[in-house]
Amino acid sequence: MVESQASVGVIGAGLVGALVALGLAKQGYTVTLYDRRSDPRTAQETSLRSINLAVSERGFRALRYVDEEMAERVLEGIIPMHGRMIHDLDGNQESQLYGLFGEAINSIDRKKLNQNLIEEIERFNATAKFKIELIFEAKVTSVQVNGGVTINYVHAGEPRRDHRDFVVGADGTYSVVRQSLQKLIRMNYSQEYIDMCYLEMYIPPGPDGSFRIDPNRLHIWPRKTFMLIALANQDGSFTSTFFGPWKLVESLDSPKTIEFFFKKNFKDAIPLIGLDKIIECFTTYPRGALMQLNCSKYNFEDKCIIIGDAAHSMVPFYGQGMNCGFEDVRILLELLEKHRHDRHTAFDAYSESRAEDLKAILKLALRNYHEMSSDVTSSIYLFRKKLDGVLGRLMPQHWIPLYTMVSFRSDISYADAVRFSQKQEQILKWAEWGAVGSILAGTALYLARRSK
Ligand SMILES: NC(=O)C1=CN([C@@H]2O[C@H](COP(=O)(O)OP(=O)(O)OC[C@H]3O[C@@H](n4cnc5c(N)ncnc54)[C@H](OP(=O)(O)O)[C@@H]3O)[C@@H](O)[C@H]2O)C=CC1
Ligand SMILES: Nc1ccccc1C(=O)C[C@H](N)C(=O)O
Repeated sequence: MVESQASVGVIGAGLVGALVALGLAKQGYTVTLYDRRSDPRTAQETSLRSINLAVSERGFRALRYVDEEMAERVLEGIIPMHGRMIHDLDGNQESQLYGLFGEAINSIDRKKLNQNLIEEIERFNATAKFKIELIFEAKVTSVQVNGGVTINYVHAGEPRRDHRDFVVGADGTYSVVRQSLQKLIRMNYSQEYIDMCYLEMYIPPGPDGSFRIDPNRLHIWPRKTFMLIALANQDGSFTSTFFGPWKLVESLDSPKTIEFFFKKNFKDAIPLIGLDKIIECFTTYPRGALMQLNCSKYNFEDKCIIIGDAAHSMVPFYGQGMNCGFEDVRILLELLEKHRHDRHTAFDAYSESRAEDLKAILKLALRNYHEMSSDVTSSIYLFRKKLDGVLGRLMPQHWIPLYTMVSFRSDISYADAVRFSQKQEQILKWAEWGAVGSILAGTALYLARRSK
């Protein structure tokens, strides 16, 4: 618990901002949460660009760290996905499991989870002495460090300023807090758009509200340079997302070309989505860009720190964006506790320890596109995965597949996961060469014997 009631402005009431606001308030800080959007519980907007989230162990652990019961409530209704379901060109489906021991990642709607977290803030406020102040429709324009921090924002058309002891920037990819921080510290910063665009499509439930494909799988139509995926929603529907290079999507500019493209590549998805809807989506829906952004360090003394997408935006292909953002929250809260709320020491320790992990997961996320869109159909990949799985089951203490470390083991950091997996990959390669060598030697011996 904080001894003196230090005040904090959390900028951004997305998933990460809402969770860190709750966590800090529970530690005894006086929290004000600002967001430029209107209250997600009452907002009417239905985004046509929201890729479904897959919550896994790192996300669970952070939610539980803030509050065990809250974690159960906010995650109610998540849909476990035990593996991928690969759809080939002929519409045949093949399941590939994620875990070795029945583990699953879990499909969840971002808007619903965000609403649930804001409701948890209200629940907290109902009994708390120091309530979390929520200010929606507040667009923060800058933060300035002085004795404390001044938060400049526009609310109901009026410029306003609040003073707080410190600020946590959880204001997403285009973070204003990060921009202000860049003027205060020597921040390394990189941002890169990848040549990939995404489009959201909707698979409605069956007539009786049933799922029309297996809800407990993440469906993938892998076509190498482009792919379609689908994740289940609670109401029997699926959110489906098409990923492909910009040029390809721009070339699909008439109903005829779209129909031809879908019939050739995603025959079995047409009856699920509906041809008219597919055409409507490609011709009228907004197209999303994908970029990755990394920076370090993340804090200025004890006054300002950035977390979540504000500090690291990654492409969605590992399903780790939210899990990693939630892990930021847990690590930050743990460090504050460990250093008895000496914020300067805790924030510096956070910046020091987090950079390597974030760099690792950004790279993994990018690499996973190739795995999802292409590798999953390669026999070499499938053979290695089998071998990886056999070793993981035989020696669970010593051999852990990379996917398991990233998605199901929050006690292994992202950077360590990469390090361990590189060693394991090397061993797998030796094993493969060993196997190839034995086959060649056996064949040579056989031929030599026959020719005698
Ligand atoms: N599935 C998807 O399509 C998306 C998924 N996510 C997931 O959520 C995870 C966590 O994201 P998180 O770090 O919480 O970031 P988010 O982008 O989800 O949340 C940031 C919040 O801050 C608001 N904001 C931005 N700038 C300002 C400002 N100047 N003043 C006040 N409010 C501001 C944003 O509004 P606004 O949104 O209007 O900018 C948004 O509500 C991501 O890693 C990703 O996995 C995030 C975004 C999209
Ligand atoms: N949620 C997502 C959204 C978009 C793209 C991928 C995902 C995933 O979760 C992928 C999963 N981790 C996989 O490796 O199959």
